Amino acid sequence: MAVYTEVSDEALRAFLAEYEIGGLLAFRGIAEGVENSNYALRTERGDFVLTLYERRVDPAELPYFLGLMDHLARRGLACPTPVPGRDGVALRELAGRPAAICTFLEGVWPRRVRPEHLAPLGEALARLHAASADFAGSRPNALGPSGWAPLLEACRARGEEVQPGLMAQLEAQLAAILAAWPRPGALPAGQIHADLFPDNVFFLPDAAGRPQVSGVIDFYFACTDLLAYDIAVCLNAWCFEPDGGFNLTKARALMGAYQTVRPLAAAEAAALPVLCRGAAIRFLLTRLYDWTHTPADALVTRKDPLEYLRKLRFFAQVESPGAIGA
Ligand SMILES: Nc1ncnc2c1ncn2[C@@H]1O[C@H](COP(=O)(O)OP(=O)(O)O)[C@@H](O)[C@H]1O
Ligand SMILES: N[C@@H](CCOP(=O)(O)O)C(=O)O
Repeated sequence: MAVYTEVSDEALRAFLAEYEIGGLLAFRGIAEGVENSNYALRTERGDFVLTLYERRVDPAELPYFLGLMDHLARRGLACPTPVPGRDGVALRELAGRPAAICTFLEGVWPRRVRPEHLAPLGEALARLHAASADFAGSRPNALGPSGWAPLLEACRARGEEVQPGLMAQLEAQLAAILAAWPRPGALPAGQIHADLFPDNVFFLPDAAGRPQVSGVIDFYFACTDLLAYDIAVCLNAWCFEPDGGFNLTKARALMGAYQTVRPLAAAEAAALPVLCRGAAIRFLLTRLYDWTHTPADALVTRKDPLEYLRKLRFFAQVESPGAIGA
């Protein structure tokens, strides 16, 4: 479920009169997603997505997110392009919420990740990094290393209910990760997606039936951080099998295709194991926070934090970058 704010037919028609995208033909709420309210719109000029930004998004950060999507789309990356109103402004207000319309992207995200998805993913990620190199905006990563200890504290009261001994394990893991984390300036940084999970990447088959990336969505965790950290997020989110095993073939396909566009510096490859541990604890902690702070009967589906404890343990015993495809 991700329609928190209902929009009436009349309010939507009045809102669309501020744009030059033709009259409304149809609209429906999009059930997928967790953060914001999304509607699919069909107008006389085509298909669009209307997003109403909900309380977890800081309105002051929306110009960064929309500006980054606009920048990337202008450089040829298949990502939602914010559509401005007649006055040139893309970020508006509807039903008491900040709201924006973006272009609709065709394709479907992979419910089951296959090895063939990883090379197109790696290339798209590297192109995202390359295309954002001259983006003027910046946004600190609120869910980066400095945010992990406070998150752990916020989970402490109820974390043990999820698994006895969990908090002590996390404290030890976090201390080791922070001690080994790259020093500021040691690795290339730039704009990163920071949440490039399978449900944020759409694919369509090419003429030979091979999957190609048709769209990258959901830039609402994007921030300015280490580029290789984005790869670490993908290794976590795309390269484990349902039985928990790490798939080195997938990792190599991801890394190989990434490097056809943006070769990794030696220091980035060397840092990848700790970056993967960091990415694992980041998603573990946000999932644990949501698990312990969301009522069990809430409409939002809570994601399993322990999936990321298993991934964290895997990356903690990796001895060389080669073991994870670098
Ligand atoms: N530009 C777009 N084109 C097509 N579908 C989109 C687009 N943006 C969002 N969606 C649809 O909306 C769903 C939720 O979007 P997402 O940005 O992931 O929401 P949330 O940030 O609330 O999790 C996606 O799974 C997709 O189905
Ligand atoms: N990818 C995160 C949750 C963020 O959800 P999204 O729908 O905004 O991508 C996770 O799996 O923990």
